[in-house]
Amino acid sequence: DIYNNVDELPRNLTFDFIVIGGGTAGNVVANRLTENPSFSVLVLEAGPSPEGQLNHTVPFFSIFLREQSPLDWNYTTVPQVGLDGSALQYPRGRILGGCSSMNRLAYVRGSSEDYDRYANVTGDNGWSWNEIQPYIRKNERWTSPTDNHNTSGQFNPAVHGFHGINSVSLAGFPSPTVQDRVIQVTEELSDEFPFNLDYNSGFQLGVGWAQSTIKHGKRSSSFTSYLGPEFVGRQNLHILLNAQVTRLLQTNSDPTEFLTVEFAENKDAPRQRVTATKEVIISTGSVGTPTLLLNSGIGDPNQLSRFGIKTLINIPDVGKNLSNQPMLTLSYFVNSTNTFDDIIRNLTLRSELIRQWIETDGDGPLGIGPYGTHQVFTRLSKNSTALETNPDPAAGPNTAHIQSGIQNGDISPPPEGHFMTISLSLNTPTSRGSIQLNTTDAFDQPLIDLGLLTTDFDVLALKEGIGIAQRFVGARAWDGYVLGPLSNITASSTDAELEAFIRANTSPNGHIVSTASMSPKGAQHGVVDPDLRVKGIARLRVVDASILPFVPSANTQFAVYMVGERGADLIKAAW
Ligand SMILES: Cc1cc2nc3c(=O)[nH]c(=O)nc-3n(C[C@H](O)[C@H](O)[C@H](O)COP(=O)(O)OP(=O)(O)OC[C@H]3O[C@@H](n4cnc5c(N)ncnc54)[C@H](O)[C@@H]3O)c2cc1C
Repeated sequence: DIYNNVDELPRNLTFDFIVIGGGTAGNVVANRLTENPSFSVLVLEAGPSPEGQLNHTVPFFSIFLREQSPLDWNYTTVPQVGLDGSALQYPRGRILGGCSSMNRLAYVRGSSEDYDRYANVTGDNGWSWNEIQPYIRKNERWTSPTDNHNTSGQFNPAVHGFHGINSVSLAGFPSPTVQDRVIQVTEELSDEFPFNLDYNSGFQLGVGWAQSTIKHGKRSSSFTSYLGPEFVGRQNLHILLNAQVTRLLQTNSDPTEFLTVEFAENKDAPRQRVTATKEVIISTGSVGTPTLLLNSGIGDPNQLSRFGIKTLINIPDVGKNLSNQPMLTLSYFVNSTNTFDDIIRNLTLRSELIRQWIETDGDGPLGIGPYGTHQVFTRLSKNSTALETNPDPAAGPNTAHIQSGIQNGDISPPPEGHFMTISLSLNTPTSRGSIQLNTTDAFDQPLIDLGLLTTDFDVLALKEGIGIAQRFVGARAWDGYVLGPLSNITASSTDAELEAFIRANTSPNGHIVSTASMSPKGAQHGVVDPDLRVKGIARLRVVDASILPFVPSANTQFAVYMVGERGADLIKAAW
């Protein structure tokens, strides 16, 4: 059952497992644990349900989910020294499904080397690409695109799952002018931009057709899939909404047991308590997880003592090593009106398309994600200054440094003109940031320092990324279509101009990881062991994006679903 407030939660229930955070990973864990009818599970989620929220259902409207909203945590970062001191808005879903209910839907796994590196740095081969294959299949349900077009030559069925839970599909509303020209680029500039039938095969380099977590023109999230109608009625699954966990409490006198969870509906509401009999699983995401651990006295004594919090478990790395990918969007004027710019600018057109989307149950241009039709994965060139002067941070020689989404429009278009946009992400950043407490009130925001562009490598790599984008749009394939850049970046820009442009225009991806990182069992660094148990605490695990020691060369939802699936298996095996 789903309960909206604590008064609805039956008092006579006991719970084997408490999952804190009904987000991307949390709902996977809740679903998989309740497959066993003898396990009872309580999920505590700070936010409400996305049921009936159009912006959270219509894929194209994900572009509007960066705005402040009661369904968002509405974070603001600390001033970013690498971005000329700007403090940035940093959206995260405060809603059932978490960020999977509000992200941009791109389904990108990364390279096999990303996962083999997780195995190497944790000493647990279970995180390697080969070993996670069953979890890919359990998660993924490959789905036809909305328009049912012939998809042969657009993906490789051999590397996909067809019987999992979360839908993945190709874009169902084609934009042929752009698509055809992208394919021409792969032929014309095949050395740098070769066609890749499926960038989710483990070998990601090249240009491939975009895959998204969309089911028949609607968002597929951990809420719509793992808590779908066939699961949510399970007698042993209980989900309490509007319940923000404020801290974990030691159970009885055993200092290594934190089975009691304190929560409240809002800052002023009375604190409630509930105790698990087997385990507590923290799935509150890369910002929420370190915040909750620190508020519970689990962290760096130096930091905790500043707030008068007694250190119960000394784990210095809680909230440290934060990694996030910086992103730049480059827009180009195009000689066409067949772009999505007008959907954003013209309310009459938008209303007409909403009507079409409702009447056809998901058809039309609103049923695709804004990332459009193709993704491009590129390594920095062999004579790259960034690589000559720094160690290569990629997980291996087949892992992309730069990911470029080719969009048939600008998501914040100026009042006039039509555009093609390249959203350029540095997938292998070396800058690291942190999450720290700001006050002792769990309802106050923590200090979020994304550390963006604080290393030379990251700035040099983005400069070279701009070069990659310029070469892509410079192909003859775009003759007569791309008219020129919207920004003042041109082939003749100086290094100093490029750097100033980058620092003024970079924004963070939502792909924050590593704030409760995995490390080998017994290691002094890191926060959780490879079986996701918090170091030194027997019955407390973290299962979410925060445990990934490096960001994969990808958007992160796939990796998080995989962590949820494997995490649930590890818990089931233990009990
Ligand atoms: C704007 C945006 C766009 C993105 N686009 C993409 C994309 O296109 N493709 C992609 O692959 N990835 C994308 N991502 C990243 C991806 O969605 C996330 O990496 C992933 O969903 C994180 O999953 P999680 O389980 O770690 O955390 P979340 O999904 O954030 O789940 C955490 C849950 O815990 C709840 N919670 C937090 N604190 C508490 C507390 N104290 N008590 C109770 N509940 C709490 C939250 O409300 C939330 O529901 C995007 C992210 C954002 C923000």
